[in-house]
Amino acid sequence: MDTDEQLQLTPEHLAVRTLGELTFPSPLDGGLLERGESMHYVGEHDRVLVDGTLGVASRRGVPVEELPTFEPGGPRRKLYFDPKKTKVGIVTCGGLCPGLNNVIRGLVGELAEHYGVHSVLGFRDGYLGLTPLGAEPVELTPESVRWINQQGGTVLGTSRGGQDPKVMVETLRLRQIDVLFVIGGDGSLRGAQAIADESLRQGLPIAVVGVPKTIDNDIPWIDRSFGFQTAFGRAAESIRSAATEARSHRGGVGLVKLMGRHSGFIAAYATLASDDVDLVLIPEVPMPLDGERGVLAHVERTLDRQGHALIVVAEGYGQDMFAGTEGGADPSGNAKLFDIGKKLRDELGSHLTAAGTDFQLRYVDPGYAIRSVPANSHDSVYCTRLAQAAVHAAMAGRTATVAGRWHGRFVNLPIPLVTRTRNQVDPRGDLWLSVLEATGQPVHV
Ligand SMILES: Nc1ncnc2c1ncn2[C@@H]1O[C@H](COP(=O)(O)OP(=O)(O)O)[C@@H](O)[C@H]1O
Ligand SMILES: O=P(O)(O)OC[C@H]1O[C@](O)(COP(=O)(O)O)[C@@H](O)[C@@H]1O
Ligand SMILES: [Mg+2]
Repeated sequence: MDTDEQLQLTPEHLAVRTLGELTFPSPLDGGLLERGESMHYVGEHDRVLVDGTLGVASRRGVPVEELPTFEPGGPRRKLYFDPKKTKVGIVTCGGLCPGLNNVIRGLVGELAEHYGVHSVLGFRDGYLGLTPLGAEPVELTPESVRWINQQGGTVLGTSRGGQDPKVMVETLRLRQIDVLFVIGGDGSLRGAQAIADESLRQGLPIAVVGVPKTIDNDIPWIDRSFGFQTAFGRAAESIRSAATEARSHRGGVGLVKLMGRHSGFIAAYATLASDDVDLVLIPEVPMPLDGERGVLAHVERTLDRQGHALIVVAEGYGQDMFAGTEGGADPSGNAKLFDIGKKLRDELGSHLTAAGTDFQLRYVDPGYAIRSVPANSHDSVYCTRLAQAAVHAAMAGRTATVAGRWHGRFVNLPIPLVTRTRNQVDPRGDLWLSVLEATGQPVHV
C-alpha cells in the first residue's frame, strides 16, 4: 500500500455503516463470545491499527488514540437481526476465482450452524439473478453445499454486465431478503454499494456485505485476496513447464502470459515461486521493447549468456503499444485488453531472427486454467474464515461493508474505501525488489 495514500486516510474513510441498534442477543454460546484479548484476537471495543510501522504512525503527529483504525471483524454480543427470522441471499459476480464455492459453503455453514439462520437463497448468474430476467434462485442448506468446496468455479454461476440497482432492490424486497452477501471484485462491490444505497434510500433495512474476490489481488486494504495463492501456484506450474521446454532446446525461449489486468501480482509471485525467470513484465512497470535496457536486448543477452531464456508477461503490460486501436469493453465496462503475449512472441521472433540468433520460442498461455481450479488448503482456510467474518458483520447490521484481513486480523472495511483505489505492485516496493533480485532484469520504474 502506498504510504501517501495511507497518510491521507480520515476517520470518514474508515467508518462502517450500521443499520441500527443491536437488540437481539447473539445465539453464539459463551465459548465464542467470552474470549479474552490476545496477540491474535482484538476485543469488541478495540480497533485494528491501519499503520504497520512506527515510522508511518509517527509521521501523522497525532496522539495514539487518534491514529486511523479499522473496525475489528468477529462476533458481536448483540445482533441487529433476529436469526430465527432472518432471510439471506448470496450472489457471486465477475470473473472466476478459486475459493468461490468455499466462501458460499462457509457462509451457509456459519449462518445455519452457528446463528440458526435457515433461509438462504442462492441467486443465479451474478447480478442477473437479482432481476426478473434471471433464473429462479436455489435454496442453500448445509447439506446442499457440503462438497462444493472440492470444485472450482461457482455453483451459483456468475456474469458480467450492469443491472439497475432499483430492480435488484425490488427483487430483494419481494423475496424479503434481510441480508445480501456479494462475493465479487471491484465492479461487484460498486454494485453492492449501489444496492446498499438504494435500500437506504427506500428505508429498507437490508445489510449488504461483500467478500472481496480477485485473482489479480487488486483490491486494496486487504493483506491478500482469497484464491490468489491458488492462482499463482497454478501459474507457477505453467512457468515451470515453459522453463523445462526452454532448457531442453538449443536457444530455447519460453514466453508465459498470465492474467493481471492492471496489477502484476500473479506474474510477480509466480515468478518468485519458480526461480527460473529471466524477465517479468507487468502493467505497473513500463519497460520498452527497444533500446539497450529494453526487453528485446535483454532476451538476446540472456540467450547469448546461458543458452536459454524465460519471460513472464502479465496481460496488462505494454497496452500503450496498441495506442490508436479501438479495443472496446466487456459488458461490465472493463476495457478489453490487446493480446500482448502474441505481440511479444512476434516481436521477439523478428528481433532474434534479424540478429541471426539460433532460437526456438515456446509460447505458453495457461489462460483460464489458473482461476478455474479448486482452492488449495491455504485458500480454503482463508475462505472459510472470511465467510465467518462476513456473517458476523452482517448479523450485527453492518452494511456497505466487506470482510477483509489487514495485518493478519479480520476487519470490517467500508466498500467505498476498497473501491476508491486499486492495489498494484509498487515499482519501488520490496516485492518488486525481490523480483528484480530473482530475475536480474534491467531496473525500470
Ligand atoms: N460501477 C459499478 N456500479 C454498479 N455495478 C457495477 C459497477 N461496475 C461493475 N458493476 C457490476 O458488477 C458485476 C461484476 O463486475 P465485473 O467488473 O465484471 O467483475 P468484478 O466484480 O470481478 O470486478 C457486473 O454485473 C457489473 O455490471
Ligand atoms: O475473460 P473474462 O472472463 O472477462 O476475464 C478476464 C479477466 O478476469 C480477471 O481475472 C479479472 O477479473 P475480475 O475483475 O472479474 O476479478 C483478469 O485477470 C482478466 O483480465
Ligand atoms: Mg474487476
